[in-house]
This record gives sequence, structure tokens and C-alpha cells, in this order.
Amino acid sequence: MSVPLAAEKQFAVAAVRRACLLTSFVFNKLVKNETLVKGDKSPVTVGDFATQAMVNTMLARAFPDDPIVGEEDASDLRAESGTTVRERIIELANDALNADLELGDKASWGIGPGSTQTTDALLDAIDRGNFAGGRTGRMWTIDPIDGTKGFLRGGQYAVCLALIVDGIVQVGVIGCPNLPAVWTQPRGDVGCIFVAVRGQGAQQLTLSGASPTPISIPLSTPGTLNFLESVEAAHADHGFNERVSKLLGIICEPTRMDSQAKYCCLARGDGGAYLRMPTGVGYKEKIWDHAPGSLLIEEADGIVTDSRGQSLDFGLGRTLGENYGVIAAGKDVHAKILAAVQQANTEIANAKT
Ligand SMILES: Nc1ncnc2c1ncn2[C@@H]1O[C@H](COP(=O)(O)O)[C@@H](O)[C@H]1OP(=O)(O)O
Ligand SMILES: [Mg+2]
Ligand SMILES: [Mg+2]
Ligand SMILES: [Mg+2]
Repeated sequence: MSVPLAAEKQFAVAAVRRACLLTSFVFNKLVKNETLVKGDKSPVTVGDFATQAMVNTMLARAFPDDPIVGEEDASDLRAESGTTVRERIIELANDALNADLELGDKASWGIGPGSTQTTDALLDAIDRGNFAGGRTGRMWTIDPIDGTKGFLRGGQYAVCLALIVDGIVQVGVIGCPNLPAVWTQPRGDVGCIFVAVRGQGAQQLTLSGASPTPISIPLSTPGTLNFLESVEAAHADHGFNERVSKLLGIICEPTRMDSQAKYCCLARGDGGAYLRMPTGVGYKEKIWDHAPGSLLIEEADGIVTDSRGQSLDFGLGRTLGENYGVIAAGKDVHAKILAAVQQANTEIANAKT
């Protein structure tokens, strides 16, 4: 009997692996005018666009009927003012599509040497990511560079790809080119890929997609429990986490890190919980920022909910809807953290009245 979703898993690892080579290459070559500022003031680089163009091109070949919910869109690149960055993006995406990697990419997905695309085809590939999402059917979601601010500062970032079926995440792959294979050995091998398939567990792979190793969240003790949190104070409420830490008697300092690398670290036992509470600016979390990470945690024996204790809903469209925050933790401590979050929320509400 064939393993369910084996082709999707193999594809997602191949695509993320190729994407990580592209983003690492871009980081080493990035020049100042290759970063733009989007309408919401967030940065986007030629690396974000080129990666989405490349992965969506691969997706269109491998699973032509599957729609894609992608972070980026090509409208700014189509304008006359976008000519210089557009040309650079096309060059980078084509170089990545043509790269001669082993693992049988060419045979399986029709890419590799000789697969150069036109400018129009690559811009259209980026815009295949404009799907609105929703409750029914298959769809992929991609964040080509999650944690662009981390990427720009040479810190953590992640290439994120997930398959959602009828609102439920079934496959999640996250590539972390700057994450040490072993957290306590930062001078050892750097770069890893994380994979989860629903019902089939979670694994860490090397950046070349080899040596799959099962991972799971170990039991926590109050002495070892610490929070993983965003670097950016605008993305998650650091003060709230401090309050929750005090309520729980946590003594370790939080570990700050950009991107879904936080979910990856939690899944393999580096840190006991990831807490992401809204900063109150009305921001709605996007599905591509949580789909692969939340599945990874669930398959690593963890639990992911919002601050009301409800599962994240990936069937609402491009966002998770109203922002009630995210609590990801091992099975043994999730309920305790949720209770402390709710107590902190009550205290804050009472202080206002
Ligand atoms: N106000 C906000 N609240 C929560 N997340 C945000 C906010 N603004 C941007 N983000 C998103 O947070 C993610 C990074 O999270 P972290 O800080 O944990 O690394 C990015 O995908 C970023 O989106 P964007 O790509 O549009 O910048
Ligand atoms: Mg991004
Ligand atoms: Mg993101
Ligand atoms: Mg972004």
C-alpha cells in the first residue's frame, strides 16, 4: 500500500531545498536597491519574489490543479518603475530553476538544466499565489522568506510551504538555512529542513534533504521551560510574555528569534513554548505564517491553539481571522500556559476597569 501524501512530501522537500539554496545565494549577493518596502511598510527583497516564482513554477508542473495562497504578488514588479528589480528576480529564479541538483528533481518535476522561463511566465507564477483560500479542496500556502527582517540582518528566517486540504494542514515543510543543526553547537553544521505529514510524525533533515531524524517535544520542567518569541516587538507582545512567565514561575530568559524557526526549535526540544500574543494593532495573522509550523508541532507531540484554547482555523481564507494570539507548547505544559495566558488577560482587563 502506498504511503498517503508521499509525492506531496517529496515534492515539498525538493522545492524548499532548492529555495534555500536560492535565498542563501541572494543573501550573500544582496545589494541595497534590491529591497523594497510594501504597502504595509514591511520589507520584501528580490529573494522573496524569486523564491515564490521558482516554487510556484515547480508547483504548477507537479500539481497543476492545486491553487496557491502565497505571500507575495507581482503587481509592483509589472510597473515600469520595477524594471531593475524585475530583471534581477527573473535572473535569480531562472538560475534556481536551472540548478543541477541530485535527488531526481528533473525527472520528477520537470526542472533542472534547460528550464529557463520567460519574464511573463515567472511573473504569472508569482501571481498564482493570489488564491483567496477557503474551507474546501486542496491548496498550497507559501511564505518564500518568512522573517524577512531576520533574513536582512543575517539572523533566522525560513522558507515555508504547506499543503492544506479542506481547511486542515496535511503536509508542512520549513527550511531554515541559518539554523544550527544542533542548537547548542552554533559552530557545527548550519541549516536544516523540517518536515511533517499529518499522522506520520515530524522529522529534521539536513539542508540537502538527507538523514531524516524523527523529532518530538520532550517533557518540560519549570527549571528548563522558556519562551520562544519574535525579535520584533511589533509582531508579538513581549511584555505580555513576561507577565505570563512570572505567573508560571519561569526563570529562563526568553529566546528571541525571527520566523517559523521558532516552531522548528520548539518541535525538536529547544525551548518549551512559543507564545505570540497580538500587539493590539488589528493585525490578522496569515495562514502561510503558521500552517507548516503548527502541523510540525502537532506531529512532534505538541499542541497549538489560540489564547481561547481553540485550534487555528486554516479554512477562513488568507488569514486566521480575528487575532487571538498563538500558544504552541508540549502536551504536558500547554494547558498550564493557556491558563496563565487567560489569567494575565483577566488581570489586564480588570486593571482597565
Ligand atoms: N503586527 C504584526 N503582528 C504579527 N505579525 C506580524 C505583524 N506584522 C508583520 N507580521 C508578520 O510576522 C512574521 C514574522 O514573525 P516574527 O517576527 O515572529 O519573525 C512575518 O510574516 C510578518 O509579516 P510580513 O512578512 O508581512 O512582514
Ligand atoms: Mg515572507
Ligand atoms: Mg512570514
Ligand atoms: Mg513579508
